Amino acid sequence: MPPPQNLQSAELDDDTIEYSNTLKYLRAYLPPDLATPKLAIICGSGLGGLVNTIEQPKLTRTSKVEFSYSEIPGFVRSTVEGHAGKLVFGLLGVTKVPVVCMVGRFHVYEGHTREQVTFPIKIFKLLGVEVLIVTGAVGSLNSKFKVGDVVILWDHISIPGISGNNPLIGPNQSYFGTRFPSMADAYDFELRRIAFRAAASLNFEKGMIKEGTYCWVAGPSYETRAEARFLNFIGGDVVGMSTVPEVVVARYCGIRVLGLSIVTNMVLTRKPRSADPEKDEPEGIEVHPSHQEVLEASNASATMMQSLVKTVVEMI
Ligand SMILES: O=P(O)(O)O[C@H]1O[C@H](CO)[C@@H](O)[C@H]1O
Ligand code: HPA
Repeated sequence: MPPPQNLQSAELDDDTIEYSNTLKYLRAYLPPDLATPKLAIICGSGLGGLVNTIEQPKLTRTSKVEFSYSEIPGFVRSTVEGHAGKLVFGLLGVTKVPVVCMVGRFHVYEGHTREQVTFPIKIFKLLGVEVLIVTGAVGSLNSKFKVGDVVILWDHISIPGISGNNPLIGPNQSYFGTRFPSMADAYDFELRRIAFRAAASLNFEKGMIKEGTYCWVAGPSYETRAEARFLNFIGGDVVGMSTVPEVVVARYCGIRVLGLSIVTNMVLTRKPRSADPEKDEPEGIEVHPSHQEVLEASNASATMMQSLVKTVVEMI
């Protein structure tokens, strides 16, 4: 069954009944002008400040627009530093676009299932969201990229997905989409073009906006050098532990996607120093990623990401 045109007023069927408690809960509090957001933003590690771009309307005594994940039926907890764990509704930009913002996301390495990680995306679809802007912190496999660059995603490689952990595995929920959705155009061309225009209008330093392919790994350990070489060899420019499951489910649901990643660290692809005394190799520069470094780098780019996202939304 194709998704109904107006999901807001559509009756939930057997495939979607598990989402009804969440919808009822949110709608019980949301003021009418915010109850059908057209755009959703997911804030990645250290990028929670994106929520500050959202304007919140005056509320009545019985309404609210900010929900902790722990209170929302069906949502799991966010356990990672730099992921506050709240869902915020508001208006964005001069045109006052109604948006919903996930301040912090879920990852499979936290022990959440693929369904739990992507549950919010289906809620977004049922609320009426048409465009998803997904942000995140990434390590760069591409030597032409540098820390602080923004990567406009044009494709992805889903390592868990192609090895049996695609988030769409399970009975098809035909209310949302087709059994075999195409991912050939996962990252919307028009939205990518808008992101470039937005960056130009903000006079961002030329060269700090890149295009690239995101490699999704499950984490939580960072890559070995051999893994990093492999990911680069197969076409990956950046690597991260999120984004892709959300994108796959959003595309499945017919939501257009813009993916923006911040390069927070360079990933070492060079082979380790040989311990063979006969080779007597010199010690190279060693870099070891840490979540602290990731958070510091994304915090340093947070203001720039906020203006970029805000300008993109105004241009859509
Ligand atoms: O992708 P986000 O959630 O921004 O965070 C990235 O940073 C964390 C690792 O430092 C991982 O969660 C990785 O995916
Ligand atoms: N690897 C995987 N995920 C990441 C990295 C990384 O180097 N940096 C930020 N998220």
